[in-house]
Amino acid sequence: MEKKKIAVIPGDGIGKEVVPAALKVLEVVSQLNEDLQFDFTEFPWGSEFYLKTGEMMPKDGLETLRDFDAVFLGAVGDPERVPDHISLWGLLIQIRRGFQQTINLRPARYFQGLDSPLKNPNGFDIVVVRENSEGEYSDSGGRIHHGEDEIVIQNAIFTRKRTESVMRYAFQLAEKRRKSVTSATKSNGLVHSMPFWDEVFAEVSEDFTHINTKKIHIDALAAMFVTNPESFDVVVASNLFGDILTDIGGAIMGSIGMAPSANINVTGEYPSMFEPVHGSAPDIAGKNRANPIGQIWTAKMMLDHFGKQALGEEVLQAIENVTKQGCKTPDIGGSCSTTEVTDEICRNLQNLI
Ligand SMILES: NC(=O)C1=CN([C@@H]2O[C@H](COP(=O)(O)OP(=O)(O)OC[C@H]3O[C@@H](n4cnc5c(N)ncnc54)[C@H](O)[C@@H]3O)[C@@H](O)[C@H]2O)C=CC1
Ligand SMILES: CC(=O)C(=O)O
Ligand SMILES: [K+]
Ligand SMILES: [Mn+2]
Repeated sequence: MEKKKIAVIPGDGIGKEVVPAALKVLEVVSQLNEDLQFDFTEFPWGSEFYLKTGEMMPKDGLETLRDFDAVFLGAVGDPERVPDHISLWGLLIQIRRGFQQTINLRPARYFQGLDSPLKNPNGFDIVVVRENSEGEYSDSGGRIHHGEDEIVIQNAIFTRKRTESVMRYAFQLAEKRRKSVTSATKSNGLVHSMPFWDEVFAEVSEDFTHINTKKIHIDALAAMFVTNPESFDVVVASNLFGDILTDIGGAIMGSIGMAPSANINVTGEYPSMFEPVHGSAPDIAGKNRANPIGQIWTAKMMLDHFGKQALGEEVLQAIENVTKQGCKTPDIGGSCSTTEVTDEICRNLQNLI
């Protein structure tokens, strides 16, 4: 029997609703599979915690999390009460960086029963591999002077090591899929970082001559996610470009509430972290109307990470059965609540396994 120790951080807003939903699904998975058990430990970290203590998580937070097999997170952000750069950098980005979760995997695929806003969704199936530790998200820079003399510098940092690593990861993933990698670039506008990005992409692709490659400027690529998403398999992108593309990935599935993600520590030295793409959605928090599918699919990615791909497939099948049968939250055109959708997915899973 395997027991996985999971650190659970619901965080803020709808994180507190969709995380319990996904844990319910994982409970069903473990009830039906006695050889896989979970030991969940919940941490009340986030904006509420910040307002009480002045910190998003305790100083020794990373040490506490280090012994777990994975971190399962909802979302952070309470923009009315805590500035977003504090909430994000005080928790999420600290974990991503402290645990060297250098790769962020974000799939987007067509589901039966979803009203994609696309006229012709045509069964797209994309994985965006996002660099997750540097790039445009950097604290290098600063502000000096005031008033009309004020100067602001925000540097983007690209290291050869991390750039090469995210690209290799993308190519290796493409080998197991449809053997195509598209690189998101912008070497016509960003004259240092993106020509470098293109060079590394060309170098790495030489080790994978059996994989088809394309490089597309991010503006055109963003448009193509809308006009023909079925033309993409694996897409590799810098931190910011990947962030933007994957909200579009969510949108073409019908809602960002569908979209999952995995922050991977490639070496296994630290735990990886699993969280949906969406944020805390303050506009709908506390109303039992948040779509739990992004978080439940995120749990599926955690099962994959534990080597339980077959179980993960069952979870995905249960999700699709439920969307097909029409039990959906309002963001994807239904009238079911968070808890109703979750219970339906659990019921379906019980019949599948
Ligand atoms: N990784 C994280 O924890 C992230 C945190 N944030 C934070 O979340 C807060 C809100 O940010 P926003 O830019 O509004 O992004 P958001 O993703 O929270 O919400 C954008 C829109 O999508 C909707 N939405 C999001 N998730 C949904 C779900 N599961 N079901 C139904 N509808 C859903 C929201 O209602 C809203 O209209 C901010 O504090 C921001 O910094 C934003 C993005 C990622
Ligand atoms: C912060 C953010 O928007 C993301 O990780 O997707
Ligand atoms: K999130
Ligand atoms: Mn984002």
